[in-house]
Amino acid sequence: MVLLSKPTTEHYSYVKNCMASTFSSTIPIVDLSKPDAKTLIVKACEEFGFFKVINHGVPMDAISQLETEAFKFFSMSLNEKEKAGPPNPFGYGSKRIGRNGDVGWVEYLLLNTNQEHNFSLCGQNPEKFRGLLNSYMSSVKKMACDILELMAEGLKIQQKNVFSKLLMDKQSDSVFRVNHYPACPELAVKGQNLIGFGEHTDPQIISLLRSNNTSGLQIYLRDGSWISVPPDHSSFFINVGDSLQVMTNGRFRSVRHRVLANGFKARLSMIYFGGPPLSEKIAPLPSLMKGKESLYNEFTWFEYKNSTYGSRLADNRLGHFERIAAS
Ligand SMILES: C=C1C[C@]23C[C@@]1(O)CC[C@H]2[C@@]12CC[C@H](O)[C@@](C)(C(=O)O1)[C@H]2[C@@H]3C(=O)O
Ligand SMILES: O=C(O)CCC(=O)C(=O)O
Ligand SMILES: [Fe+2]
Repeated sequence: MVLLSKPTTEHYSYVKNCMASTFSSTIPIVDLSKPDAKTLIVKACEEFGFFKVINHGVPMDAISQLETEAFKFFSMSLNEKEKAGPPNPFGYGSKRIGRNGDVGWVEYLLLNTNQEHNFSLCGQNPEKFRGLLNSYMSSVKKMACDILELMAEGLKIQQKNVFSKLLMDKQSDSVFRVNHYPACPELAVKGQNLIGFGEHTDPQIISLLRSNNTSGLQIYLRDGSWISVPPDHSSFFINVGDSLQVMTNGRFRSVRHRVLANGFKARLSMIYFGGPPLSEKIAPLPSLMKGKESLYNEFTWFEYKNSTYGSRLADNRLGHFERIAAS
């Protein structure tokens, strides 16, 4: 990454006293081909808002080819990469995340999943990259819908497509992101932890993440500790987003997560953020209320997104929409 390659890392954020442990046994693993998948998904979403998926059906060959093209894209000159346009909202970005002063040791591509991708991806074979991106996005969207249907079944909701129909909608506001975290050799020398992508929750319904075999992703547990997620290039990692937390009236929790830069190896991750149409009202599903009061004031995805994009990464964005309990 040209902009960051002469490492003056003093403008970045560091994690002090990073004591994250790697409990690979803690992270729930769901085998999508097994009949108990729906029960395990619900349990994982209640406990962590996060789980790993195996036997997902996305061919490894398509994944590897896309990863190769993505690495080629990020190895181009800054000038070439910037031809994809600035990331407001969709394009190439480096170091700056969002519009409110967050920075990270990362460069990325942000794409809208609902348009055929006509942005200028330069380099040797932009058509190939575009084709691979589009077919990968379709496969991952399908997996997201399958998982959301299993969730609905696991929650014993009659309407199986209550969540998935929001992603299937032609107006669904879903986003795709490819993050590249170059290795930061300075870190290996200093033994420090540099923030690649600062802590946050994802605002949408569900996020499906996959990365190469480089560590860095950490999730925040309810007991206040961070744990490192062991990388697994052939699996997907699923995050509950803020909107799903609201639709389940807090039964599922959106997971706080972050990425630390690696001193030795570059990390490449690809994330599909499944979001509803802008006009969709986000509110707890009546069948999940069971006589309880809603914890949130109703809002549209447009309203939440506007508020989100005016916030810093680490902010508790749902806080503005929480209902103050009547005493
Ligand atoms: C600092 C920001 C970047 C972000 C928009 C925001 O103002 C707060 C949420 C951020 C986030 C996190 C998840 C996704 O990566 C993302 C695309 C999203 O929908 O919300 C990013 C936003 C972004 O990078 O623009
Ligand atoms: O790059 C990663 O592994 C995670 C990044 C992330 O959380 C995000 O883009 O929202
Ligand atoms: Fe995220």
